[in-house]
Amino acid sequence: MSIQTGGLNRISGIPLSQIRRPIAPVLDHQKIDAMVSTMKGTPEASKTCTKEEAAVMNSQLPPIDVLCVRDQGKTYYFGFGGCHRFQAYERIRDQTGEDVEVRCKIIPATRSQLKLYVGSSIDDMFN
Ligand SMILES: Nc1ncnc2c1ncn2[C@@H]1O[C@H](COP(=O)(O)OP(=O)(O)OP(=O)(O)O)[C@@H](O)[C@H]1O
Repeated sequence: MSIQTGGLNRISGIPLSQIRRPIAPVLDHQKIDAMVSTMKGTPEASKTCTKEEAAVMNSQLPPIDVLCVRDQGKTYYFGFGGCHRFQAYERIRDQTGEDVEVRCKIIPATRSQLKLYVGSSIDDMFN
């Protein structure tokens, strides 16, 4: 759990299409395969999770921390971690052809807090 997630944040389903991911991930494709299997109800072992642990997850992946920032009356969602879980959701989306709901832990944040992650790119974040 990060410093920001201790406390009052809530778990919600946010459509994958609404979550911005400004930082490009480095990926382990076997881990993503195992996560997709979990979501399809046929868990397999991965480096970060045994088959038994995945089965206990009951077809769900742990929620991904997502920053929620309000700007000029609109709500924006940003994911910085969870890169393998996002890829697993993308695979399901590509296989079904439909947007998918991502289990997220919503962390309310301000524009200046977002700037700590993206620096001078902050002005590009709300296009
Ligand atoms: N096959 C799986 N099925 C279910 N849960 C899994 C599976 N593999 C990993 N997990 C769980 O998913 C969570 C995130 O795993 P991990 O950190 O490896 O990936 P990530 O989504 O890239 O996240 P981050 O970028 O924050 O590291 C962990 O709680 C882990 O136990």
